[in-house]
Amino acid sequence: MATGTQAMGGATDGMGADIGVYGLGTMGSALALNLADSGFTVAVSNREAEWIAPFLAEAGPLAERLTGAESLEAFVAAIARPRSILFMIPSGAPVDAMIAAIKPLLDEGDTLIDGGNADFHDTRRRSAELEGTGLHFVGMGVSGGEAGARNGPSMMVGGSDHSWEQFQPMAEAIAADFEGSPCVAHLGPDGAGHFVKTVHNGIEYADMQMIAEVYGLLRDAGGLGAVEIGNLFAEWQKGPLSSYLIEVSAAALLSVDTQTGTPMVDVIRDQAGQKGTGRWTLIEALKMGQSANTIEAAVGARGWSSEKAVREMAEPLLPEGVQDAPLPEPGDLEQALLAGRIIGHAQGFRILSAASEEFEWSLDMARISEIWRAGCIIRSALLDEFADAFRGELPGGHLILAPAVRKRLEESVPALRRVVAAGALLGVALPALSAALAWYDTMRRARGTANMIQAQRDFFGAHGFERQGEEGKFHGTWNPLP
Ligand SMILES: NC(=O)C1=CN([C@@H]2O[C@H](COP(=O)(O)OP(=O)(O)OC[C@H]3O[C@@H](n4cnc5c(N)ncnc54)[C@H](OP(=O)(O)O)[C@@H]3O)[C@@H](O)[C@H]2O)C=CC1
Ligand SMILES: O=C(CO)[C@H](O)[C@H](O)COP(=O)(O)O
Repeated sequence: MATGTQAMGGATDGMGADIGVYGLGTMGSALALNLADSGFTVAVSNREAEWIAPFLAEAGPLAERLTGAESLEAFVAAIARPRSILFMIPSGAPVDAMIAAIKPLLDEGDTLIDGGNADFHDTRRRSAELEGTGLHFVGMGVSGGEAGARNGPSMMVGGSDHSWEQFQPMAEAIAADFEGSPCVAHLGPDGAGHFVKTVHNGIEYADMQMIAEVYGLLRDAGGLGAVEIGNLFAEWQKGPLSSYLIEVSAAALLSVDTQTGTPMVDVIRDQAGQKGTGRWTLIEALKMGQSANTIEAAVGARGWSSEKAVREMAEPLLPEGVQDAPLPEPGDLEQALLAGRIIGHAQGFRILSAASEEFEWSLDMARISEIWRAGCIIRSALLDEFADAFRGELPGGHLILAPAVRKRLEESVPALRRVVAAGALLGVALPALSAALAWYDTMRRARGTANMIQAQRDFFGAHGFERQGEEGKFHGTWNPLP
């Protein structure tokens, strides 16, 4: 932390800034500029204080509304009371350390906002720790990457009503706008906002994976190049698949590496990074007895991708064993992706429903769909339909049973079947698309196969089972093993 005490810039002289932003990395800088652009005065600070002056210099005319502070004391002093302070720093220990450092400098009624991708358990703990101190803690998920943060992100807020009242005008001013509705909402107390952001990222993982699977099918079984696939994705962007992720994927496929003159994607090593939110989604889902197998497939596939050395060793050793099958038509691939996307979202919303019940958050699924319609990474044409579905007739509360969603599935699942079958025959792995189909086929069948699981459990472990149409626990009359 910087030791200097002087403030740079005079935007807040005498009155104090509307808000403080701590952490001038990718997201913090962009949010601070967005706030200033929206007419708010902003105090800014950063752990390595040498980044503050260049930030202010690059802010151009917006610097008039920005005050740089090299020390934490100067930063806090530059903000009007009751203070709103936004941290945009890595989650985990850095946030705890910052809270500990800033707490003695704050006054009753001040609000700390963690806008990073935090584990919602940490957010609940921090909220509980600050309760009774007069300070407020907000856990806010921010989506949209750097461009979203600068021009209008989607924000998922968890915290007290007091802190929301304080922050709401600023949040609504900087949020993405969908037909006049700001893409930000106060979703519940403590960890609600960060949990919703975590599941947002889980859905993001599944959607990205399914797009990558279709790319793989076209590349490895179809022999298509990046440009051809990019052009196809660009076409799909005009239809029901229209979304930021399809748009980004098309643009990425059509980008050229200046070093080699070849498509960018062809020079990138096939190993995916991950920072944890996809995995957190799964862990929480499993703890609540849920399974989001499209998200599991996506997290697992990133794990498999990191086993590059094993895959290189295996390729010449493990026979392909593939069978001839036609490459699915582009229309089938488009519809398969649509079905997969619907199912990935449906699984995400089921996790949100389970958490809402478990933590008594009363999450509003329609509102969540609405704030995901613009600004965030998973924004897509479908989210408006989902918002309508959640506001309309929804048997059992399940998205896939809403009339409009059922119709979409009826139209798209046959293509998903053909694509998954082709992938299996052609030897191209489609883990998330196959998972989506498996879940759909499981959920649409009233009598499943768990009777067989129960029979095995009772046979070897006397675990007991329930009989159809009868109350109580029973044991089977099992034949002895030969
Ligand atoms: N990038 C993205 O697309 C998105 C990121 N997020 C989340 O936003 C948060 C910030 O991410 P991003 O802006 O991308 O990250 P960057 O790496 O660009 O910036 C990190 C910032 O945090 C500061 N920082 C790092 N370690 C500490 C510490 N121990 N104590 C205090 N400050 C510290 C850095 O200061 P210094 O300059 O001194 O190193 C820098 O200002 C993360 O939680 C991330 O998960 C959320 C949505 C999207
Ligand atoms: O929150 C985000 C987008 O919504 C961030 O970009 C996040 O880093 C994405 O997760 P990962 O790095 O694990 O792919």
